[in-house]
Amino acid sequence: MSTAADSTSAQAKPLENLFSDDSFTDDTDTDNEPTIIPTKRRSAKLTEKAKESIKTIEEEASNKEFQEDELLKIKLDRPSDFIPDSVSHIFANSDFSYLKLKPDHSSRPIWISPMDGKIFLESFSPLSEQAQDFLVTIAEPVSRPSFIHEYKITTHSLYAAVSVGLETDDIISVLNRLSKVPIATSVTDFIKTATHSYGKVKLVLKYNRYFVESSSAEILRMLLKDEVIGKLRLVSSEEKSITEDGLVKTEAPTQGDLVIPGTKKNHLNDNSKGEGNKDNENIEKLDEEVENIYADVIADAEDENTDDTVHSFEIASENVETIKKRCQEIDYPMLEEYDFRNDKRNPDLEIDLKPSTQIRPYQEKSLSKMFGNGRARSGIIVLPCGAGKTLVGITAACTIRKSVIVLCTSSVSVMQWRQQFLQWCTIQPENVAVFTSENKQMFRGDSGLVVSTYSMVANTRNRSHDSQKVMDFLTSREWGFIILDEVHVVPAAMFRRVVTALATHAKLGLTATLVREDEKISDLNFLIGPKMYEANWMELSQKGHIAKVQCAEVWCPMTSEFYQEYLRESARKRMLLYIMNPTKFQACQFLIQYHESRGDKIIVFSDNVYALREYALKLGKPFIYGSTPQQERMNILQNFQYNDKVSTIFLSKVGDTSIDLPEATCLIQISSHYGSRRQEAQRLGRILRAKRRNDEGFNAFFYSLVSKDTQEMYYSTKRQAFLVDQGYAFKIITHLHGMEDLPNLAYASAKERRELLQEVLLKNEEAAGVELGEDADNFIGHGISKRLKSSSTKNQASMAGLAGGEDMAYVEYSRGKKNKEVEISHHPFFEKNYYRRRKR
Ligand SMILES: Nc1ncnc2c1ncn2[C@@H]1O[C@H](COP(=O)(O)OP(=O)(O)OP(=O)(O)O)[C@@H](O)[C@H]1O
Repeated sequence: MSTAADSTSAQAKPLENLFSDDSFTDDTDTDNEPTIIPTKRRSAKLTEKAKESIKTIEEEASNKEFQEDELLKIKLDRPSDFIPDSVSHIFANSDFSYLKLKPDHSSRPIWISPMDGKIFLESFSPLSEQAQDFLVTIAEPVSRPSFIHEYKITTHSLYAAVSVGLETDDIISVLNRLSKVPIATSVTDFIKTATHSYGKVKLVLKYNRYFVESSSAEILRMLLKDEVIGKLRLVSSEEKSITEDGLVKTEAPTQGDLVIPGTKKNHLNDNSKGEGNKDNENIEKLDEEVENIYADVIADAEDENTDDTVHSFEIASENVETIKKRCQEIDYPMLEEYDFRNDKRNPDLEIDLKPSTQIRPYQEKSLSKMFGNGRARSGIIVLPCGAGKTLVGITAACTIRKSVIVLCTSSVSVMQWRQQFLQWCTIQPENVAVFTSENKQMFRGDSGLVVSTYSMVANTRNRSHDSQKVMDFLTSREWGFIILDEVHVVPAAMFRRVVTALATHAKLGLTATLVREDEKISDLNFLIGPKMYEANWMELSQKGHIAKVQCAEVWCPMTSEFYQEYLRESARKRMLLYIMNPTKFQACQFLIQYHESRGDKIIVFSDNVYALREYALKLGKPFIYGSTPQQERMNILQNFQYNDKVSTIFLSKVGDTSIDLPEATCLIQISSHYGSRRQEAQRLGRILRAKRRNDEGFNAFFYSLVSKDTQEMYYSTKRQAFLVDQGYAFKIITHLHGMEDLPNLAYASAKERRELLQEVLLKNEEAAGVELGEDADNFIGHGISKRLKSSSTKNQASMAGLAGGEDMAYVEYSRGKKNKEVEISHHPFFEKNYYRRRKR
């Protein structure tokens, strides 16, 4: 067994002996692109009819104002005195030379494309940290590698910005200060249009009464003129601050003396600047003048807000749903804010963070977005895997201090959440209840915590007596706060059922990968609330909160026998052939041996259960898949953690999420779920929490073994897209040096390879399927009851699945009846996201 010192020195120059320089190529190398079959070129001699139809399609495309990807599509308006120069024709519409660089442009870090609202940020600028804080609030991060980050202003991102308190003018003014050139009018127009009605109206519960609130009295007057809303307003003679038009005028909410537990500072909006003394020193050294470029504008905006007043009118609690629906119909969707400090009806929960619990700066930052005005805003927080989403949820619960319910995707997560609550905060075990198929508990006091799964709460059929009793307990009371874990995988219909069944005031969605292959992630905006914060993976890794990882794709050539069959067989059999490719097996054997000798702990992932068993049995390693009994799973995991002799385990997709193994330092992926970017990121997450992450020179390793010249290469590239956008560079390894010399190398002889091939060919197509287990993918694609019944069945692959979309299938957004009376034309954003979905 190698000692810790050995392994550290071995890691100083990672894998130096293993791969020669030429075997590592950057993934941006075009040679590494998967083979793309060229589409037919448009014939030079088109018929008139064909030309006509192409023209129509092109015209239609250019007229579409709000495209699927929400890119800004606004007419470019060059100044009338714009004089093209000698190279203008080369750039055509992309000649933006009319936007003159500001004299101090070099100290300003961003440039915004007038064409499509893309923002490019110099991440090496001293202002970059502050600029990033601002940009993640108003734009979607597209890609954040080392030097230049790309963001995109979309209608959704602006909706999120407004909901955390930014005003249209603040957004434009801060962008202008950060930008190297004046902001083009196309961009400012877009921002104005998009923020015209979002977030302007809030539904606030305070002193046990519901208020419709807005900073603009004009908007409230307009709402009161509406035939539905006007009639439902409650007029109270007790109100002292009632104005002439019957609106209540009060001071705008502020953070006041609200303190988020676990933070060093009491000031919520003082976004902590880096962790540890070293970072703080660096920040302090920042050139004051440059700092002011940002601080001036932000401070002004905040000061204005503090002096502001808000207007409101009261509505009865039984009319809340009707008014919310009506506001949605007239394009003024209501944001929900919970004034928990003024909620005297719901009893307080005795919960606080333990004095030893200290939250990290990015956790604090995300929570400051949620509680920025002293109330709890509903929305989503996005943090990398292993960055501590659980503690963010727990701290939010400790801030609100009302009854809380947590929903997760599996019963393993339920137990982890319960354990983490008890670990980090002072809640008494008798106030914590779990509701799963095995445990049906309720707390006894007036307030408490319940942890359950989405399926337990959303299930409407075949409830046992006990389960119904707990459900009645859950639905009969008011909850201050609901935490929704892994929000990106739960179908909209299920959210709807959960949200309708439980009366909750504030909703917090947590996720690491706000991506879905079906691009329906934006639905969450309407179901939970906007994205409030998204952390930068690379930044967290540089600061040691998550491990640094070397990612590599290992190309394993197919043996000639396997490739011959591959070309002949059906799609499903092909899959089995590329997974069982003997060269892939050898690469896996070699990497395991190499990393074991360095003192690493290795997890090998395979979605395919047949391959999982074959590989593990042949290599004599323990394995866990859906059918492994709970006791055996625990034994294997404990041995992996504490036994030096168990350095490698094989996991099926049951290990993709919810497995907290900080000992693991190396991952090898031999088969995966087609092109799922989410799965790739979540698997990587298993090693991001590596205990040894802060050891000097430490690197974790993530290998994807891919059979060369097969479909697997295409999926592999697709899977990596999310991580590449987060700044991870995938190296391509074409040859593992020394593999052929490995003693006991499996399938070294042609005879052994032929025997394996025969065995694979004799397997029926079912063996190519991926496993169904208690995990998020299956949670989505298949019925709840089916999932609960079967923890290990084989899945039929579909074409959607082949594209990586199957695990992300989303149930229809709304099946409610269309309101025929309301025939209003809507803002394109709402038309697309709300009305068109409803019509479908
Ligand atoms: N502020 C903190 N101080 C100390 N440890 C922390 C802190 N925040 C998180 N951790 C630790 O980091 C690890 C990862 O946390 P957690 O399981 O919540 O991550 P996650 O973001 O939910 O990951 P995943 O998406 O993979 O489930 C845990 O071991 C947790 O105890």
